[in-house]
Amino acid sequence: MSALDIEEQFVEPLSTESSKFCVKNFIWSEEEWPKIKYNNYSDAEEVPVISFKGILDDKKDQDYNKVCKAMVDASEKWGFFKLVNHGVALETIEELKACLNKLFDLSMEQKLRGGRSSTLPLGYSATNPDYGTNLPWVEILQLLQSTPQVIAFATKVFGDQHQSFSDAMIEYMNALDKLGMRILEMLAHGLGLPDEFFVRNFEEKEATMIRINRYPPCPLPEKCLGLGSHSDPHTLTILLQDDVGGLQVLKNDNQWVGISPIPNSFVINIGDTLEAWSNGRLNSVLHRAVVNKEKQRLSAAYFMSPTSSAIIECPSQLIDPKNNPRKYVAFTWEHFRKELLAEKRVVGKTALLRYLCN
Ligand SMILES: O=C(O)CCC(=O)C(=O)O
Ligand SMILES: [Fe+2]
Repeated sequence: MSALDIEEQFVEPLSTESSKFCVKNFIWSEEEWPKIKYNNYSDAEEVPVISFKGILDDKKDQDYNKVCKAMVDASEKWGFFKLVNHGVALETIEELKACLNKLFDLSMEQKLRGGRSSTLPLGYSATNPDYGTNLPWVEILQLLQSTPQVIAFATKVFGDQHQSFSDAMIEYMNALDKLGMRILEMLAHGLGLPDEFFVRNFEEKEATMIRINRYPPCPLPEKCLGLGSHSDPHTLTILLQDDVGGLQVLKNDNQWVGISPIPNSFVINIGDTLEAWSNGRLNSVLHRAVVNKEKQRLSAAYFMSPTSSAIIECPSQLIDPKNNPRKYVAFTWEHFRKELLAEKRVVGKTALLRYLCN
């Protein structure tokens, strides 16, 4: 097929009755075209792998201290690490993946019953037609960590057959909340702060959101992107990915590096809010998702977010007025979230600039 024919191809998996797309509608501006393929991890200096093996029993001994320190080191250098032996049951993860694939395999008409509406502020969407240009090559489901919202969505799509989907989603989110709280406690410990320094701000579970991405195979992966370069504005992201590959991280030398998937692991990354909370010591790093011709890919990003009224302010222990002065003014998650919503699209890493001191 000629290049032109490919660009004219109809994109069925991402088209709806009201928005019909062909491949050329998804072509990004040239400077964004990914030069590294989805499965190229070859010259990657890999992001660190952290294991919770032997430390899940709440003994805060030498080993625990070491792992906390390693987590902080990885978050400073990469803003990313992989987590194995994480304690989330394999069954919980497999159930979730199965339910999600079943959902995305439904007809567009059925999925759109769970689309964003006045009674459902989040929900399903095919790409993001609001963006206009640089459309992401992805189907998305976004839901808050809220049992009523999960059930409302699932009922719209599956009717009275919603139970297995709702149960899998709620069980998964509860397990990830537990894991996320543990990670935040360990990061605080590794930074020399009281263990509860971050977690005491996470009482409002509904502030946290899950975003599931399914990227269909793409006939023109060299000019399209599943998700463009962005940093996550939330506090901490726990990403589940399948074995296909496509997540790439921007290293500090401005090179994109592919994150190889490893079985039964999570990818953890620092969000903008945690960067501000630690005065830039923990790093919220740019990343993107590239797509490929052959295989669809599933990922689920669990964005831990603090209670709306929580005040994000770096504690004085982490500030040195001479060598490491305060970088950000205090803000609430509620304020930041409103600003982000008004902006519609976060591109690059600019979200935090509004809170820079001076
Ligand atoms: O699919 C991926 O690997 C990345 C997803 C992501 O970065 C996001 O949803 O914010
Ligand atoms: Fe992200």
